[in-house]
Amino acid sequence: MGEALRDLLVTPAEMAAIDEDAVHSGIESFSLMRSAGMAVSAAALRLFPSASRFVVLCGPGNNGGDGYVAAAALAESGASLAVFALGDVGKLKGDAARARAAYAGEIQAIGTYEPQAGDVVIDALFGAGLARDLPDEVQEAIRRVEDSRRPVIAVDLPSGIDGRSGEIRGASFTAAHTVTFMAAKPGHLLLPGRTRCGTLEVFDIGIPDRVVRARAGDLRINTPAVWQQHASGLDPATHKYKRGHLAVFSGPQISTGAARLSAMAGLNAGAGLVTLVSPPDAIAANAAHLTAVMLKEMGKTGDLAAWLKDRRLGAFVLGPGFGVGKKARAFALMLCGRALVLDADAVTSFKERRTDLFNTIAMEGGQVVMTPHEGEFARLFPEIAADTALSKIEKAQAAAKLSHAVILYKGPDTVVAAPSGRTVVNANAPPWLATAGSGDVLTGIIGAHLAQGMPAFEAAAAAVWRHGEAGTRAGQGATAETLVANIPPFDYSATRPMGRVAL
Ligand SMILES: NC(=O)C1=CN([C@@H]2O[C@H](COP(=O)(O)OP(=O)(O)OC[C@H]3O[C@@H](n4cnc5c(N)ncnc54)[C@H](OP(=O)(O)O)[C@@H]3O)[C@@H](O)[C@H]2O)[C@@H](O)CC1
Ligand SMILES: Nc1ncnc2c1ncn2[C@@H]1O[C@H](COP(=O)(O)OP(=O)(O)O)[C@@H](O)[C@H]1O
Ligand SMILES: [K+]
Repeated sequence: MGEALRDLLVTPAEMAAIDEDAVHSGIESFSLMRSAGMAVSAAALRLFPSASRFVVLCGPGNNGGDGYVAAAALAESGASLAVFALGDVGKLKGDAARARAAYAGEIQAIGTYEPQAGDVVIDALFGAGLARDLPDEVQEAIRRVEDSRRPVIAVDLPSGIDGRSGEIRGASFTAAHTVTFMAAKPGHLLLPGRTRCGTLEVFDIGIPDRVVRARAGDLRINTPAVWQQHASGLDPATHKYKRGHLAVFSGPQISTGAARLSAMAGLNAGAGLVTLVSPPDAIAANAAHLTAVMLKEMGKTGDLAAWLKDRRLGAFVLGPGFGVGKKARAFALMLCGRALVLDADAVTSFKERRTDLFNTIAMEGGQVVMTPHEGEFARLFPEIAADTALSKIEKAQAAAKLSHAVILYKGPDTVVAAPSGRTVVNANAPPWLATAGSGDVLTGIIGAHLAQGMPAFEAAAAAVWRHGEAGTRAGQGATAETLVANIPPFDYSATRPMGRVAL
């Protein structure tokens, strides 16, 4: 994809392999630990210059090793310092033992640490190697620190956060700042991990780009770099059909608002024209509310078949407020060969009949995006949702493979996964996007992108990002209507720096 290292997401297993490759390529492993520990001590001094005391909590592995390097550097800077270790420091191995040996000060047992006013805690207990729930002794130490509200700087990850899934293994610190190395990990972006990291600093400890890229999979942070090259610039000689014709299907008379929100969002997001397709009983309600969006009456599936002969219809949105049942299934199956967003009721309608949908998508080969929130995901993919061994990323990937569609798994940490395995995790969405109708707006934006010819994965990822930006622009009191009005223009020539992500 040619994007910057800062856009990659690397799993702990991949990071361990990267570390090994770096050493095989001739880099001294201790030099990596030294860089990591020095970055931590620099962050501590930069962020908390008036700390009365730095307290470094060191674990039994290399995360602890980074802690000893940081402790030695802090001692050298003249800062007041205390070091507490988990377990027998005599049993440390390799680089961690070497780092510990280079720290000349006293080391106390972690169980004896009582937080004091003015302490700044450096959490170097566990990082990427966390393999099971934290021992009780560590959970108790975490509770004491959390109760004291002393600020915490986490080394690599707040201890207790699973770097692969973002899950909490028994307990975890809540850091003010996390320093990680070379690339962010899924646990930094997925919930609940993300809420425990504070600001995230991705520090380059000197592993060459090519070594990192060679092991990194298809996982990225959702930034414009992922989809920018597919975003259509406006050709001065364009006309409205070239900008794409989006069709949005309305529900019956008493539930028309959701589809109108999608339609308005589609228009504001750049579709050249948008048609709201309405059942006869809802025509009057829809007509009373629409101006730029066009209206078309349609009752039966036969009418849809005839209309679909118009190849200028670029993309379709089916689901918001549409109603669950046979009609939704029939319409969806007729549209699987086109560019299509299936949301809300259209997803739920296939709860007992998903094989029909998945087979038709595979056979017709359209550009299909499904946008389930957690509840809808569990309806369509119950066995995947119930598998507690899988992270949200892995769940979205499994669902995409099974359904042959791009899966946009919504939430504070929205994941977009393609059947090929390509996946992004989103990080720009403010919490006030959780407002009624917000998902309908997102669906409309995806529809606009599809209508303009973007491939399904890029259309979905770009829409999640623009939706997040719209939320930020609309501000804390955002409603679905103000989100529509705040969809930013599709011009991302200048991408935002992501080296330090404010989470
Ligand atoms: N990647 C890189 O390029 C670089 C990485 N660096 C640093 O290395 C860190 C990763 O180091 P790591 O692999 O030694 O893992 P780490 O997190 O210290 O813990 C593992 C130790 O804890 C143990 N253990 C595990 N879970 C446990 C539990 N619940 N309760 C109790 N024990 C448990 C486990 O032993 P086990 O009992 O499982 O055999 C093992 O002894 C990484 O986060 C970064 O800070 C830097 O130095 C620079 C280069
Ligand atoms: N806490 C949150 N932070 C950021 N975005 C969120 C949060 N909660 C929900 N969202 C986003 O808000 C939208 C809500 O959509 P959805 O659940 O379909 O609700 P609705 O059907 O009411 O529109 C989704 O895009 C989702 O990702
Ligand atoms: K840590």
